[in-house]
Amino acid sequence: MKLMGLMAKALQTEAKKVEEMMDDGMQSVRITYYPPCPRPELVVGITPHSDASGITILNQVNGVDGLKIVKDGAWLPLTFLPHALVVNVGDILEVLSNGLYKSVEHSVAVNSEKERIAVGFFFNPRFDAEVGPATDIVGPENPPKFKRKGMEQYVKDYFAMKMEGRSNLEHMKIDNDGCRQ
Ligand SMILES: O=C(O)CCC(=O)C(=O)O
Ligand SMILES: [Fe+2]
Repeated sequence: MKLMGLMAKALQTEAKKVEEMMDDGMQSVRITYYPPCPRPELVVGITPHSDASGITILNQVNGVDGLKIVKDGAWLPLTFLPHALVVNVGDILEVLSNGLYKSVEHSVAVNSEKERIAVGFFFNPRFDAEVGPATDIVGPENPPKFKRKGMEQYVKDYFAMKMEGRSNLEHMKIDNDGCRQ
């Protein structure tokens, strides 16, 4: 996966290793339909969450806004450029970069008049890869902030959890003693 490889390169970790880990990786698609509602404030839409993926590419098929992200601690509604794709940093990229990239918390509100359709493509490592901070960027100067686990276990744990804020990432965190928080 070229994009993940380039993002890894920016971290000065071995891009090739990251590309290999993503090669033949688990990819999934979620198509979400949001019917219009005259009282959007009463409708859940998609609850706040970060994506468990490495990266997510979002296509807002019919150009109806609704996506909000957390920026500097506050919710910020986004306006898409026509025909643009949105690329979200997911939890796995935050873990891999040992916290340098931040997975974005986001949610979606429904529109009062128009239906909204979005297609999300989630790009993940292969099942036999390990999810954890890149070994060549951690050390005494940069102690690992996240646990390591096999991708298969990561996926199982993720699906056993409620999609809520950044809870998946919190679950991966280690404190300074190396214990789970
Ligand atoms: O509808 C959207 O734009 C985003 C959907 C989303 O966050 C997801 O499927 O994880
Ligand atoms: Fe999402």
